Amino acid sequence: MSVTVSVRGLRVSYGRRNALDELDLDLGPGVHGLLGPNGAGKTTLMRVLATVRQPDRGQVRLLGQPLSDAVGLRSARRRLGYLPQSFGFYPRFTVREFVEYFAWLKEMPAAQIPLAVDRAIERVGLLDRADDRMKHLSGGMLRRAGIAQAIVNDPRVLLFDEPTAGLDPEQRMEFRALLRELGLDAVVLVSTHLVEDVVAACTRVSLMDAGRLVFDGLPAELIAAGGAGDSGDSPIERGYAAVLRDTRAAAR
Ligand SMILES: Nc1ncnc2c1ncn2[C@@H]1O[C@H](COP(=O)(O)OP(=O)(O)OP(=O)(O)O)[C@@H](O)[C@H]1O
Repeated sequence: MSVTVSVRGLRVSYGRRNALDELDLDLGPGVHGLLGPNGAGKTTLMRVLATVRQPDRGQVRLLGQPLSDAVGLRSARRRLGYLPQSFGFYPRFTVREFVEYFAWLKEMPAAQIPLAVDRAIERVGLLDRADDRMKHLSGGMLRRAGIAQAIVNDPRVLLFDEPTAGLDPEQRMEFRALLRELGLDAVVLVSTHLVEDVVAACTRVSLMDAGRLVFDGLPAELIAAGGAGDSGDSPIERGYAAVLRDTRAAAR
């Protein structure tokens, strides 16, 4: 695996609580699922990788450059795509203006922007709503507009924080197909509570608990960790439950 994102000894604290603690992670091209219970630290990790939050300790290298220096930071921001769990927008912007605005923030060459914006909007199935104002979109459509801004610059590293929340089943299937396509040459990290997303779209899966990485492997390996006696309605849910149970038992 060629490593494009490398995290070493990462710690992020809020007051006395460590949201991330001594976290190591390597990611290469492909779709990586990020699972974990509420409060595990998934969003915090995404925010660090998206350069929104500075670590309190540890190193992050993105596409070969450390985020701790100004040159690395600027180059990373141009080659990143980030869909936060919730995002702000000007309600009177149209979908096209919203996506254009992000293309501009990511310092894309002006001549490339119109085509790239239309392509991104088309890839999320919103072309027929491109001239609608953001305030007139449904929740699922807003999320799709959010996905369009994340992919507009053809990023090498894509970070999606719960992208499938609010999407209808058909849109979820289409989004998973888009994930698989994006993962052919980019690093795609997707946090989700929907374990079916992982089975359907991910080449690797990481599981976090209490700020630490407790599993990192193939979806089939997480499935194999579960047994008939574990709680869960699907093989991967049973694997998820088994890994958490074993980790917590070992920590006692
Ligand atoms: N701005 C903040 N101020 C204080 N504590 C925070 C803040 N953001 C996150 N935390 C804490 O950090 C820990 C990790 O939170 P984080 O949002 O990263 O978890 P998560 O895995 O994304 O959870 P969820 O599945 O609920 O989205 C939690 O204990 C949370 O309470």
